[in-house]
Amino acid sequence: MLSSVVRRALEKPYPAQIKLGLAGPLGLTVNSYALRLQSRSYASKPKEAELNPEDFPPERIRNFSIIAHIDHGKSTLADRLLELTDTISSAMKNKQVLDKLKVERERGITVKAQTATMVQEYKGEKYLLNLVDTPGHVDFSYEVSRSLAACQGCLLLVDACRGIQAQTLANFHLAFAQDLVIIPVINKIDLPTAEPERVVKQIESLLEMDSSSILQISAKSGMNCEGIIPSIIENIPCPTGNSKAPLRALVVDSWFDTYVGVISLMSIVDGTVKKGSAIMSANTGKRYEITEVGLMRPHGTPTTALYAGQVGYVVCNMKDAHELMSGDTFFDPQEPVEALPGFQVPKPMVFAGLFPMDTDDFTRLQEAITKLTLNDSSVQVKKETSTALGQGWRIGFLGTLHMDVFRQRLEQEYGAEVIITQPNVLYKERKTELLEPMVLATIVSPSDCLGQLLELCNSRRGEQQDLSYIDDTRVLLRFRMPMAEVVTDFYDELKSRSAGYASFDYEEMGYEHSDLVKMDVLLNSKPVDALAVIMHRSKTRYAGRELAAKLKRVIQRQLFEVAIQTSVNNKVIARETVSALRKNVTAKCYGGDVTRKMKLLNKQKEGKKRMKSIGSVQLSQDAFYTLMSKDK
Ligand SMILES: Nc1nc2c(ncn2[C@@H]2O[C@H](COP(=O)(O)OP(=O)(O)OP(=O)(O)O)[C@@H](O)[C@H]2O)c(=O)[nH]1
Repeated sequence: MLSSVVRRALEKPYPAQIKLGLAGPLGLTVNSYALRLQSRSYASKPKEAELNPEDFPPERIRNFSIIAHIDHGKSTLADRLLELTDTISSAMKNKQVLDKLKVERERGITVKAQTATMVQEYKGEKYLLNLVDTPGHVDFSYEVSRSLAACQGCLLLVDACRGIQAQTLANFHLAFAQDLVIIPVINKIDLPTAEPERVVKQIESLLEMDSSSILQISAKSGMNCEGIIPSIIENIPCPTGNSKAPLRALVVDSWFDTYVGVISLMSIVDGTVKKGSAIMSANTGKRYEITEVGLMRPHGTPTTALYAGQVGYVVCNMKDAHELMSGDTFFDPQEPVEALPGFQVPKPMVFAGLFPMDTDDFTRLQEAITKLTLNDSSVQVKKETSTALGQGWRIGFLGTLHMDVFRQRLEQEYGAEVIITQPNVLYKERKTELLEPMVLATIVSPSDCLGQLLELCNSRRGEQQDLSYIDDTRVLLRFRMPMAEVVTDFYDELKSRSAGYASFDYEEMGYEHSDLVKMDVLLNSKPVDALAVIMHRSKTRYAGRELAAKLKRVIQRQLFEVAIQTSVNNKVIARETVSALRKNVTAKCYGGDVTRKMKLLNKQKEGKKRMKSIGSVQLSQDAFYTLMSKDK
């Protein structure tokens, strides 16, 4: 059966795996990362040996996903389903089994899609139910579409208090476009502020769905959750594959294990995969021998084979992570087939410079970034040198939350101290004109803050496309606006102007000519390239003053005067001065207390290590963070 090395890799409770992707230099040996397989420490139903995928022909398989706006309860419902089907023990109740990254648990958001296979008896027959948990935030919609490609249906979860939100609509359209059967589920009906009847009406009018198919549940208390699995079995079609046909397996996701190499999650569209048989990648033409296959229960559990319609993991002696990409098709080398359509590679939308706090840490940080990008294929990395900050990278992210999560993971999982510069978008140059990326922003909000939101969108150079009422208290807005206006602090502003109630989503809408200029920042007449920003001409006066004032607040006084200037086309817009300070940390240590003097000097030296010299001016890491954030 299972080799001891493979068994160790699949049973090791924490952490030995790295999820892999396309970006970044690959083929590395990686040894510290926690992902889905860490959940193998959870107790599962002690009858695994009895589970034989051969017993589940396509008609007794359901592949489904849960989609929703952020925080509407997907992960909680996923856990409840795992419990209802005895896939995990009730001791794990409310432990958010499928949210496994530290950042996910801390922030209470799902960043990576996770998968679990459950078995449930219904009307005397056993069904194999494959659940894919998906992230809800706009920055991670790439993970949502990937997950949906392995499904025939989904549960669309809507919070009974908040109703339909911007990502409910975005995710609904993703599922609809992929022809999936959508089961609407209203969650959190246990809350005193729940208004399920209002949400039923929204679902009817906005999504044009029949109210008789709507389930009303509390994923937290478990109320009415027992009706979900029968509804999945009754309403979601089974996959249509044929186990006897030539193999066609779609790679849905993949991750790296130090012991066994690449592990891929595959949706077996047709045919069968078995230990010992050969498979070939349509993308690289390379051939491999399968050493193990199995199901995620939710930990990796080996099986004898995987058959058409099933979703499971495959280990095949692939040692170089470069060789696999999500969306690739695997087939039997004896029976070549046409590749499946695959997925679109996600395009980074937001770019920022990333530099080590201490230049000696460059190599260590390079390694950390490589490992992290293996786990996140949507990050784009290019080397960049800044005269102010030294050697570093320009990193492309799907959005600012994605950027924040990346930085947090670098710090938490690799102990890296970094400086990330102000995020910006990718401008294009055509002849002498600059073009900027545009988006179509969708906002759902209570109608009493409509005025405030219209003002916000107009101040961000937005152009109104649509304004309609979802019901008597909620409004839907659509604005075309520059992406650059969205990536800064638009989301925070939206939340604060709507007391947290407005939700927001956006999609790309091409490029447009714009009157853009570069605003430089000078410290004692030296330009700080890392702080220079491209912006619309109409914004420079205010932004120049604000940035100079902010810099004045964060630059600690030095032994000489520091002049801060912001300028456009060599014309100064704003100037601030930080006056000089003569600092002697040991001045108060009269007499011969050498140890105390040394202690203070060492403390000062330690503090200096955390400072970045820009010309003769020193900036602390906090100063950079403060510059990036608003209102500090
Ligand atoms: N009262 C109540 N709270 C719930 C219910 N379902 C989920 N919650 C709570 O709502 C919050 C968000 O739940 P999650 O399951 O993390 O939501 P999610 O949709 O997975 O969030 P993302 O993965 O970040 O998109 C948590 O605090 C849950 O405890 C419910 O039925 N009733």
